[in-house]
Amino acid sequence: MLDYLQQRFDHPNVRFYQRDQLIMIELKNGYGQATLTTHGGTLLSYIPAGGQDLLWVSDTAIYDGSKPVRGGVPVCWPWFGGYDASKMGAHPTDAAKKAHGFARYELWEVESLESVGDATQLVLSLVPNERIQQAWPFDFKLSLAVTLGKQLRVELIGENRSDQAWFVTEALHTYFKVAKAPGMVIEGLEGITYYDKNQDFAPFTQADTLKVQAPMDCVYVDHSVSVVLKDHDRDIHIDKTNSASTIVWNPGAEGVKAFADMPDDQYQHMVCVEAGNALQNGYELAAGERHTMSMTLAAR
Ligand SMILES: O=P(O)(O)OC[C@H]1O[C@H](O)[C@H](O)[C@@H](O)[C@@H]1O
Repeated sequence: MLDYLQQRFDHPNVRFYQRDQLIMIELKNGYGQATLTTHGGTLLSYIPAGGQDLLWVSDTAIYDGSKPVRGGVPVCWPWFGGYDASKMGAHPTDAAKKAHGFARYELWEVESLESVGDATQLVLSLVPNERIQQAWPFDFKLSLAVTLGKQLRVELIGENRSDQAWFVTEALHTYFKVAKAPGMVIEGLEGITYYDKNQDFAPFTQADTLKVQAPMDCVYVDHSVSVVLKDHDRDIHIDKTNSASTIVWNPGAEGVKAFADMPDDQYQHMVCVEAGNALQNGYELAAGERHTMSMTLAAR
């Protein structure tokens, strides 16, 4: 496979290599470097030129393809969180209804690789296979377009190729690498309603500027604007389009123990701030329609 990809997608700014069982794709140009794997269509690293990685990946992440890599930007689609039969429709084999959908468990195809001006763009895509159809019988195409330019742009494009409408919730489940997560300020969520998963999704309003709690697991709804993570020596800007929810998650000192692929101390150095459409921000995608959600990352 590696030889095939290197020949088929020969590009001066791109290198394909293998890590354990996974195919890795490294984009590198004057703006920086980004690394993805076809496993789950997951972006694992983004290092702006002259800067540090914005993304956190666990030191004990698994690279054998048996589960998503813990870290980076897992793609949660076509459902975020638990499978909601009342919205998605009940189907036979529940075992297939894993949290956060099936996309992050599947092998994606390399669709295209090109220069866009002096930026470099990679498109990965996923279409149904037998395993997916057991979980979810609809025809679709899901694409992830990643453009390494002045900023890093990530677009998630869902296409309904079936003859009926279906309901989608989703997230770009980004793990940010930060100096110290507990107490770190995140600007841009002031006054927004959120549902606290750790309190049975009880609703609250973010009265003042958020200081990250460890643990926390909150879905901010009707929130379509940017946020800024005030990391120790940099500001991480997250701009987004077609995303009405922002999820903030940190497992905390106790919760982290439940994750075999996450060392106990590492909750201190990561926070997930996820651009998505969750809970009541989910939407119906009509037959033949497409929906594009995007996230743009920059460190200043
Ligand atoms: O362990 P995972 O399935 O990757 O989920 C990790 C976390 O993802 C999201 O942020 C959810 O809001 C959390 O409730 C969940 O624990």
